[in-house]
Amino acid sequence: MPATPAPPLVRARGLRQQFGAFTALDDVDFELQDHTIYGLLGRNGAGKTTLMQILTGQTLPSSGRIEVFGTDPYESAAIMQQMCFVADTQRYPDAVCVRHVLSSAELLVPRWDSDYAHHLVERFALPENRRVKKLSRGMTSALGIVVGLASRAPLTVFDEPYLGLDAVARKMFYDELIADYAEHPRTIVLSTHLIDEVADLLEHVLVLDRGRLVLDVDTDTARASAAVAEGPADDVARVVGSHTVLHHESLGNTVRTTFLSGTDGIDETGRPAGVSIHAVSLQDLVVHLHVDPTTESHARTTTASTTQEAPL
Ligand SMILES: Nc1ncnc2c1ncn2[C@@H]1O[C@H](COP(=O)(O)OP(=O)(O)OP(=O)(O)O)[C@@H](O)[C@H]1O
Repeated sequence: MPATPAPPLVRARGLRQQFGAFTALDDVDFELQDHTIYGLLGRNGAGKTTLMQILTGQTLPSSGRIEVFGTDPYESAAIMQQMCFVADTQRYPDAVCVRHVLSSAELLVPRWDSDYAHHLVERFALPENRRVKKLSRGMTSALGIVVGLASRAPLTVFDEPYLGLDAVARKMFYDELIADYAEHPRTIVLSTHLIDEVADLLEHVLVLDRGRLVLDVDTDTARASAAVAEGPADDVARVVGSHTVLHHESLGNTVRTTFLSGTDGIDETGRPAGVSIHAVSLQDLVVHLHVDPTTESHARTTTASTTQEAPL
């Protein structure tokens, strides 16, 4: 008998969020599995924070259904014990110092690792006795990262966790995240605009575009599903053939076309010598999947083909 697959940690069906007449999330279906790092990607206003607020039980969707650990997360104390949400807008009372945040977490967070928290505080050079409201923007983000990582919550959600963090501190975050995840696997959702910077961390990507989920696929498949062909226009057109074009640009005598190549890759037989084909970066793929309102019909075609031709 084949083993029954484990139920997903999160299952969402037909999620819709209306703000008056505005639709922030539109019929979103997705699942999150245990022990996976997800990237939640999309342009400003795509609906990422709205989705994370529903996922973490802070907001009820206008319609649709979401289950986290098999139950409705909305204002559920039991579910809160199993998750940690690090928001870019986290606020603390005026008198609270860094050390108060750590000591409260020690009391309140079930899997809190105090030694690890202090290790992170040292790495990020956070002054324990300084009031949180006096921390710099980057230090405030670092404190959120400390809380998010040391909580070791089975479902950890980071919403743009590194606003203001410099490149060295961001690298530290990525290194700590991957090392701690290897020792303590859990499900992590990371919303970010720095896609190429985190691409190697992500096992699966969810891309929202104007409230719709346009990509839900493992990262390797996403990367393999599209390619860039560069060279003389006629030759590139021959290579691209009937594949769906995501983006096309002219560079003097040559053109560069990003297209959905399908997971089987490109048949390179007879490829003109002047044409180079290379992999698309995750960031470029996400950028080109964006539905441009000024070219709505083309973009919708792209999105529709995305689900049919390639598992994008
Ligand atoms: N309470 C609200 N009332 C009205 N509109 C809202 C509300 N919350 C969010 N929106 C709108 O819903 C859309 C999605 O917002 P959301 O914050 O989820 O986007 P996002 O993908 O997180 O964006 P960013 O990357 O800029 O943080 C935006 O157009 C936003 O203005």
